[in-house]
Amino acid sequence: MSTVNSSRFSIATGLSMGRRRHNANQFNIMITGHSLSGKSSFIRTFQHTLNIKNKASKTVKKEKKVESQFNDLKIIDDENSSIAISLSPEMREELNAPPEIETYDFPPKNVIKPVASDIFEIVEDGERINLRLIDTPGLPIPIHNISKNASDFDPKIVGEWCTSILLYIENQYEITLLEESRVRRNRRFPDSQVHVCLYLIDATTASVANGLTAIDIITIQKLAERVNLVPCLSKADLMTVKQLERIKKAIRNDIDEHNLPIYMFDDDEDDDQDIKDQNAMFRNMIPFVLVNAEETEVGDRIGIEYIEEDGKNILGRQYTWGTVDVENPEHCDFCDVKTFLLDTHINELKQLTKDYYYESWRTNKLIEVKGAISKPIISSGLRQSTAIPQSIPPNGNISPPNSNHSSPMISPQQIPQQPLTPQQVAMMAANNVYQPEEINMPVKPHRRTGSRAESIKSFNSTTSKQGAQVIREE
Ligand SMILES: Nc1nc2c(ncn2[C@@H]2O[C@H](COP(=O)(O)OP(=O)(O)OP(=O)(O)O)[C@@H](O)[C@H]2O)c(=O)[nH]1
Repeated sequence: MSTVNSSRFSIATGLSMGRRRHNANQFNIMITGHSLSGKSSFIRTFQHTLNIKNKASKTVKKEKKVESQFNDLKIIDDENSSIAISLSPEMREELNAPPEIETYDFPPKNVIKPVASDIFEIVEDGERINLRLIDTPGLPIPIHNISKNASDFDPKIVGEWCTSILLYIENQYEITLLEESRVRRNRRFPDSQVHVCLYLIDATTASVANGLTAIDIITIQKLAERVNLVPCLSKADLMTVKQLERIKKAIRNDIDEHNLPIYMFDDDEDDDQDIKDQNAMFRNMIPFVLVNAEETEVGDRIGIEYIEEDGKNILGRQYTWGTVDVENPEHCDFCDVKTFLLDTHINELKQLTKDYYYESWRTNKLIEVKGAISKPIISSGLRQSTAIPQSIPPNGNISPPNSNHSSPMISPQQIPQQPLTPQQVAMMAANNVYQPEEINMPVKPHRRTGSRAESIKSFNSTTSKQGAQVIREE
């Protein structure tokens, strides 16, 4: 057991945007998940482990607005955390709750938007990375919704919360799309797309639900359609080794059963054996076990207190029975998460975001717009779609396209094809709407060597670590 001897006190700083070097790798990480699961604490802990170069400003700036056409991006503000008062009607009755907590809002009114940090210029293994961390409002899971049963599920909670997160992610795609459609593109235009999203599942909630709740299942499904999503189990220090083992297994089974499209550390055909082994190791760790460093309030700020142990300052949490060292791989997976984020998988996460998630969003957008403009607008001179029936029979049955009986529908050959004028094409191209060829939906690369089910089942294979996060197949 160690003694608490805080030799160094450090405030998690919001660092000011330094000189942006255009050859540095921009990487944006979003932290999302359960309310009070330790998202902001994770960001502060993570910052403390980085080799940050732009340490020009050490003061926390509150509510600094970053110029953007689309978002109110703000510096992380510690006062901006959401607190979910989640009493079920039965509990309120039982507790004889006073009127002020009798009604509650989902999501909480105080925070409904993700907030992005400034860009940290960091150096990892000699590589310069411009890192942005995005904190998000917590997903409130009321006590009566800690259930696997979808019928217990309140769509209002997920609806508004998901909308706020997805809006942020899609806004970044929109920014890219607009930049791409400029005649003169800015080569230094910063990449603001969310390259990875850590979804924090509170270990206690997961323990009560015996895995994912119905709300988790639906939110993961929704978010993972737009971003590389990595599930993590937070506050793992509150669990015993056996409890952790049980929860991790239950979460893996839920991911498998509901076929949740999370990031799976897939192998590439030409990956060598070392890389395949490394991917398998990360795959087997899902959901990653996280513990954050303990924090202390100093005035109106929240800071991280280092713990002195054996002459070393460590980031961790201290208990009567011992100390959890956040950066000790035998205590939690913090270092492995940092490794795959900033080292081994950074390029793949960025590539997938660009080639699959952004392209899927862009294609959907294109189809939406094409759908809108393919409606008959003869008067404007736009081409009339051949796909839209000109009238629907009174019985509501639309004839199949190849049917021989005489139909009131106009055949494609009968429709005069009015070509678009060059001005119209130019206007649509400027808005990235015009695409002469067929629109093909991007296909998510299936780089995994085995099947999805095999991959997920391989979750249960043993990791080589000892200690709190050791998971063994019974
Ligand atoms: N035991 C334990 N407590 C933690 C850990 N991380 C954070 N906490 C505590 O959990 C509480 C909530 O932490 P936050 O970081 O504010 O959580 P959050 O998810 O950002 O909260 P919201 O944004 O309000 O949803 C605080 O009291 C933290 O000290 C952890 O790893 N273990």
